[in-house]
Amino acid sequence: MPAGVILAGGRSTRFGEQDKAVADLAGVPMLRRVADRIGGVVDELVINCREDQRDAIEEAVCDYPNPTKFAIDSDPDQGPMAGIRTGLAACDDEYAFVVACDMPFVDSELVNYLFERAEGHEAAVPRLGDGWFQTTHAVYEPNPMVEACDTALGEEKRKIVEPLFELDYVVVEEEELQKYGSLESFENVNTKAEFEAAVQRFRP
Ligand SMILES: Nc1nc2c(ncn2[C@@H]2O[C@H](COP(=O)(O)OP(=O)(O)OP(=O)(O)O)[C@@H](O)[C@H]2O)c(=O)[nH]1
Ligand SMILES: [Mg+2]
Repeated sequence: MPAGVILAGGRSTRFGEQDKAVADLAGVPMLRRVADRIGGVVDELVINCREDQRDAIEEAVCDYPNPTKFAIDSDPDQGPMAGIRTGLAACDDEYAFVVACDMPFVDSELVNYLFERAEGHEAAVPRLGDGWFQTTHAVYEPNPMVEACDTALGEEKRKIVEPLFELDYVVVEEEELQKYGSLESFENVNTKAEFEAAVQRFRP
């Protein structure tokens, strides 16, 4: 089975003082919810974060059933693409599913489908009706994506789509995604209000 990479190296500025990665989402830290949702379809978990976040995140995943490793940003605050690069560089698997720590509704059926679609290519990236590529909810072949990120970062290009254009990537459109899982999978939690709304949805 492939790897899962959870991105958690952001500063959660829209969220407030606390790190949203470990915020208590109806009894479970948000990042742990993401880890639990993908646990059945990835066999190894890589967590990308800063050194100062490590202890709290480690506590959140200490009893996680699958192997877990940390990919710590050597140069923090370089944006999500740098986080993807650092996370993927720690993977030895053929493919990895990259997901943000603030996507607690991630749907493993969709993740599985993205793995299928990536087969024979270097990436499978969802695109929703709004036209945006869901690069932080996508499958990559680690080596080519790491190289493509290095190239983009070397050219001071920070947009997460930049490295994609260097790859043989498959676009998975919304209509197709809908057949295989729930589009809730792409919802991300940025503010306290969004977090509270998510808490209500997880409460029984
Ligand atoms: N390694 C790394 N990851 C990042 C960085 N910025 C954002 N991310 C991650 O990328 C994902 C999407 O980012 P955002 O939703 O903007 O999260 P954020 O930056 O923590 O929150 P805001 O400060 O409110 O923008 C999250 O999983 C973040 O943890 C960064 O500079 N480095
Ligand atoms: Mg941000």
